[in-house]
Amino acid sequence: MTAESKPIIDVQNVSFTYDGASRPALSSVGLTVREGDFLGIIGPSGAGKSTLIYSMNGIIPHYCKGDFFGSVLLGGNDTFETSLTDLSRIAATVFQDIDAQMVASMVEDEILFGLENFGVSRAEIEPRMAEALESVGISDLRHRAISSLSGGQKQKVAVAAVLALKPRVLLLDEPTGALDPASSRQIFELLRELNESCGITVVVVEQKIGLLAEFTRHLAVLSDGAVRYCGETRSVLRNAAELLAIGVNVPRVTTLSLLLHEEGYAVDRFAVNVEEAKSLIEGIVA
Ligand SMILES: Nc1ncnc2c1ncn2[C@@H]1O[C@H](COP(=O)(O)OP(=O)(O)OP(=O)(O)O)[C@@H](O)[C@H]1O
Repeated sequence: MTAESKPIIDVQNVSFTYDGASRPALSSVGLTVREGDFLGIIGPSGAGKSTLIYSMNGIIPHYCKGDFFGSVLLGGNDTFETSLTDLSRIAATVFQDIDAQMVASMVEDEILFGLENFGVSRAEIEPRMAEALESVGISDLRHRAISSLSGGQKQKVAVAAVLALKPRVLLLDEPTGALDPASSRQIFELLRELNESCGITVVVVEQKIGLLAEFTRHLAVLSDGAVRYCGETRSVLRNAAELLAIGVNVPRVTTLSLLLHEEGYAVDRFAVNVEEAKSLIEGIVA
């Protein structure tokens, strides 16, 4: 993504309070996601991460009821004035609870469901289905029952089902929540591939800071319904002490870099992954 890329999601001064709630879930949130970006969202439980995703895809204000202020533009369309159907043609969402999101019992039918709902022609269904399965690397699972799949495989089916709809934006709410480290990494490698090779804008809520540090280009930190930090992932992570204070972990290698810097060692670049920490320490030792 370059600074010149067009905004594809523009959250402008959004506040939202769910019906019946005593305090806002989002307070004056402003955030711009540019076309082609790979943005991570992190924050403690209850910070408003899912609510922000619902504001981006139009579930708020169309489906979740409450007091909504501000505006969100998705692909240039004001979500308040645009139908959920039209919004879902631009941004597809993989929700936190994928079991609840799945509507079919077979992988093939799960993907077919969305395509038919979108009115995709018979002739186009087969190539789209094959392409979506292929791009996620699960062509071999096409005729499997969803109940027989592992957590990681189910996540991939959920991603394939939304990719078949050819969205410009992919929104994911904790896609690795139920996955082991290896499967979690595979999901992020897939997201990187979709972002870099297919140009899909990716916005992902994730708690595993190591994955965010390694894979995302930008990072937004939410706390108490407000955006505390937003910027390039590396520069956001430099605020290690402040992030820890609001309940957000930073990679241990980043904390180590900061400590070395405080101790007076020449640290010109803070490490965000083990490889970078290794070369940093090799540099110091040399
Ligand atoms: N349907 C709802 N009705 C009322 N309050 C809600 C509703 N959904 C969420 N909230 C409240 O809104 C606030 C933000 O919730 P949200 O689910 O967006 O946070 P989150 O950062 O995604 O949390 P988690 O990491 O636990 O999923 C919380 O205080 C939550 O209790």
